[in-house]
Amino acid sequence: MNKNVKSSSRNVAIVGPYLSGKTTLLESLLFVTGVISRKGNVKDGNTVGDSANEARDRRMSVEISTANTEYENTRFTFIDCPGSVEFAQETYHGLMGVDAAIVVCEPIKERVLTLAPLFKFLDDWEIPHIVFVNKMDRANIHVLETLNALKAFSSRPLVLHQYPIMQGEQLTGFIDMVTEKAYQYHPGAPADSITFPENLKAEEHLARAEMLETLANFDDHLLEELLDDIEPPQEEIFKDLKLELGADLVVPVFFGVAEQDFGVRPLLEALLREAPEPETTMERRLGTISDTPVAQVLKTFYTPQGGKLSLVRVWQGILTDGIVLNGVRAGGLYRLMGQQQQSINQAVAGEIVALSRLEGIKTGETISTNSQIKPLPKAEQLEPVFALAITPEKRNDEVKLSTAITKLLEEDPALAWEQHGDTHEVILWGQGEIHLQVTLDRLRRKYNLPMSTHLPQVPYKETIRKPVNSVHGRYKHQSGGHGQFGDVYLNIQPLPRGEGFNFHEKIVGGVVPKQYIPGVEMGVREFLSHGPLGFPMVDVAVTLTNGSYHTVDSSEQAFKQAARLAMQMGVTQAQPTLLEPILKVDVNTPSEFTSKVLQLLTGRRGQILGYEGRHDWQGWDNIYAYLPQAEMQDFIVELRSLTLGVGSFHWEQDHLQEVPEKLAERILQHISFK
Ligand SMILES: Nc1nc2c(ncn2[C@@H]2O[C@H](COP(=O)(O)OP(=O)(O)OP(=O)(O)O)[C@@H](O)[C@H]2O)c(=O)[nH]1
Repeated sequence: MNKNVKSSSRNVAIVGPYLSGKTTLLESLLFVTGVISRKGNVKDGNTVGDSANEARDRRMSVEISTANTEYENTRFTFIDCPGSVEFAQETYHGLMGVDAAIVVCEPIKERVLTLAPLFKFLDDWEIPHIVFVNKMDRANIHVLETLNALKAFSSRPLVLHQYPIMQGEQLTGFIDMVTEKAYQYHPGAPADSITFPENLKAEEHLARAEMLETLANFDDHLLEELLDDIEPPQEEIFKDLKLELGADLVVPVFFGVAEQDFGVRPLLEALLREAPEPETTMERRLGTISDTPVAQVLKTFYTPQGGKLSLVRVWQGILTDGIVLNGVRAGGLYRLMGQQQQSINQAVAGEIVALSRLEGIKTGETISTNSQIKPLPKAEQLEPVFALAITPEKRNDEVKLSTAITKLLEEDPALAWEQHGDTHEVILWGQGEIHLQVTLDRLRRKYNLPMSTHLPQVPYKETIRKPVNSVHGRYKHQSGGHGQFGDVYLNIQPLPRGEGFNFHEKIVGGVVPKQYIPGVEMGVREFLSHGPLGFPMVDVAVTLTNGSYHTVDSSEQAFKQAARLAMQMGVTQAQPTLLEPILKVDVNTPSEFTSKVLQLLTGRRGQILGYEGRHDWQGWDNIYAYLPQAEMQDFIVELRSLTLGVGSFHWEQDHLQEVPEKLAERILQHISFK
């Protein structure tokens, strides 16, 4: 065993759908292990997790938070992850650093689908995980129904590790499926051993046989025993559970009531006994291990005082106070407990700790003392799907804004921003309405930057439908001194979509001298930047065919004016028309919602290009379509509400398309009205 590895530790992420009880479970785990003496609760806003103001206000997790505790001489580091899909990026980055995850869910059949994207992520990354069915104080479905509902969304087999003992809808105890011992829960105290409930014998027996058969699929020795009707020794079953969980081959299932601490001690026992040690994960991720310090950033925070903190998983070697990683000297080394920091001198491989002042180092990055080290894979970057245009409430704050946004983006890689080239708006992009509201709260609270928001303008363009030739533009100005004279004839022609703009000249005999031609092009370009409907013009070809000049009064400036005049006249005759940006979207949805999503798309003027079942995700479809950007604004909101929150989409700019006439009229009226 490597002496630099903290083997008596477990790093566990607490994940699961929105409001399933993750923060409450963390609070209970900390209480049961004695690290906190009084339990907080989410309603009162005094839990260790969700400590940021933005989380307390909304009674939901909006970023990951970390807590440490000890149980049976083993250090447990828990990462409480947000459940809302709008904060999924946080969860994905956090999951990169753990050895196992607890998937917290509710015993509600209709909500089980919301676990599907998480199960897919865990399965794709082969992260060992167990399921904790929480809120078993209001379980109105049978345990096997819950289990079957869960099975439909997991590509790994689920095995019952416990059989719950219920009194009506309330969990009162459990049978351990390995030892077949029964226990009764008591509020505020560990569970008591009780006699095996006779009425559950038959059900438990069947469920146990199923568990053993599942384990035997990965263990020939166990399979032989089962075939020969030999009762396998308990140590062998525990060993299989550990091996098969550690290799992400099976998913053990537990039950509990986090609010009453029911099921929390057995969960800890199981993590202690069966969750993989840090070394197991390190070997799986890195292959060979050396002493060179290597860590990966799971999260970046800026403290209220403005200091940068990077939460890292140490994968190899020892991190010490002041260590230089990727060329940057760390300021200090800490263990985190919610928002509290405890200073430490060193952290060994297998620990999750925070380093301060790692300037320039981003979430997901691999950091090391050796610059040649191969970067560890990092969680995929989610594309932003929802946008708001923002303006500082106080004019002078514009300069401060870009510094603050840069920091926010470091803390939250699921955000993006741009200053739009056409509309000049500052646009904040994120994963949904709540995500952006949380970001705006942070701007206001942390950076004292209150913002006003509006829906981003659609970057319409204009073009022409019809060619017009020999449009005459003459600029003649006499005001004392020497005058201004420019005189041009232009051909203005539409180009195919996507061709942009081109300018040619066919001047014969120097009727427009060479030195004035750039002025003509400049005049044309200036005019096109703001067409007659008020938007930039594209897909237009302009040719200078003829003109005349004056030896004294002509200048580049005068030819520019002449070209503008010609364009003004010509474009009005060329049937100017409005173009809108069209996106190519790829919508990802459970197949049961495909027809609804198709309707949603066509109802938003979408053009369906096709759809197909996903080969990498059974029961899910990809729908491909063209969607006008004007219809994308709250598309994600509607898509999520149609699909229990699990639908998502990728998009890219594809082409410009003429806006249907009636709609164009409405848009133009609206714009001139504004
Ligand atoms: N009845 C019941 N309610 C519970 C239980 N555990 C948590 N809750 C309640 O469920 C709600 C959500 O709990 P949280 O712990 O905030 O859930 P969460 O999963 O951390 O929420 P997000 O991280 O925002 O997704 C709160 O009102 C809790 O009091 C439980 O075992 N039984």
